[in-house]
Amino acid sequence: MFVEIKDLAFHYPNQKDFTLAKFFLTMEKGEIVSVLGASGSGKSTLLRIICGLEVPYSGVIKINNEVMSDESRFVLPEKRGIGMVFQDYALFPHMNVYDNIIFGLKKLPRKERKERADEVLELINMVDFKKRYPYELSGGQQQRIALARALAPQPSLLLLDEPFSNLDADLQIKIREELREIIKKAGITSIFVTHDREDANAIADRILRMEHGFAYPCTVKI
Ligand SMILES: Nc1ncnc2c1ncn2[C@@H]1O[C@H](COP(=O)(O)OP(=O)(O)OP(=O)(O)O)[C@@H](O)[C@H]1O
Repeated sequence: MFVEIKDLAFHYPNQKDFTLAKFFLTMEKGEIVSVLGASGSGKSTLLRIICGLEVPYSGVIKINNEVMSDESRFVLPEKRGIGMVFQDYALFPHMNVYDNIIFGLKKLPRKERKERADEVLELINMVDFKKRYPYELSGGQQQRIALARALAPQPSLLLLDEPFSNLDADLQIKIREELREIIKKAGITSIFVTHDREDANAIADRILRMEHGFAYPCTVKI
């Protein structure tokens, strides 16, 4: 298994109840899993734990057979090789598209940086937009650039936190299909959290339903 999350539990210090309890998830390489749950069910918390921004109370997280977190080991977020796409895209407003994309590629030599940026721009079909600033792009285009920026360093795992919440309904439908196509083409294992079952159905290979910190597998798409 490429991703193995076992018996994960977490609670915020100022909360009485556990936000996550006995969370299990295994994923094959290249699989897209959607975690579907109502507001407050713990979806964003789960992603924050997986990428190392929160320390779990207990449980094991392994990616590609490497322990990221267990009772004796905790790998720092920047060492986990995980890409994130947030609700608000979080593009740097003072940088053009190209600079936004190469931001995470500073360790590469200049030539390779440029090649990789061109490659991901090609993947999202936006080669002609590299000189534009985020304010010169539509919501859907910004969303694709955020995705390209997350994919550029070739993460082992991609986490997407409700990336459509700022898009209008028509655009949301179009982007859903595009997003699945881009992620599948890139072959990146991805976890996508959402409260919208249509989003989950359209994008994921498999859906987990999250309720009060517990996750239930759905055997069929819903
Ligand atoms: N920093 C924090 N400190 C304490 N409690 C928190 C903190 N962040 C979130 N919570 C609580 O943990 C629970 C889960 O929050 P989380 O943001 O993970 O839910 P979510 O499913 O992502 O919700 P949404 O869809 O609204 O973003 C909520 O009850 C929330 O109030």
